[in-house]
Amino acid sequence: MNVLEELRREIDRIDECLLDAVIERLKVAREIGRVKAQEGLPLTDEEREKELRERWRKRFKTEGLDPALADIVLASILKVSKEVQRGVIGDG
Ligand SMILES: C=C(O[C@@H]1C=C(C(=O)O)C=C[C@H]1O)C(=O)O
Repeated sequence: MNVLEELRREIDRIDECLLDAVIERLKVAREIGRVKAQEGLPLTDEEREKELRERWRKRFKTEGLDPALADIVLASILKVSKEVQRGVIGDG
């Protein structure tokens, strides 16, 4: 196996972990959506999203990555998370 193939195998392995984590996260988000629906709470919590953004930015920075990239990844996750919650809570 050449170096490129080896590295791609590594990416495939990591993607499996990412998929597991993303799916698990979405299932928890859906549960949160159900709780919010029961309690009449809004779908979006700006304060919580800010906390997450700060944590992600800090972690990217620590790993020598541009913190602006953390915003891009997290924004996609939040978008999908809220889409899943919308299925159980409606708009908000
Ligand atoms: C899951 C929640 O709902 C929304 C989605 C979030 C997320 O996916 O992390 C965070 C805040 C909320 O805007 C929550 O309130 O915790």
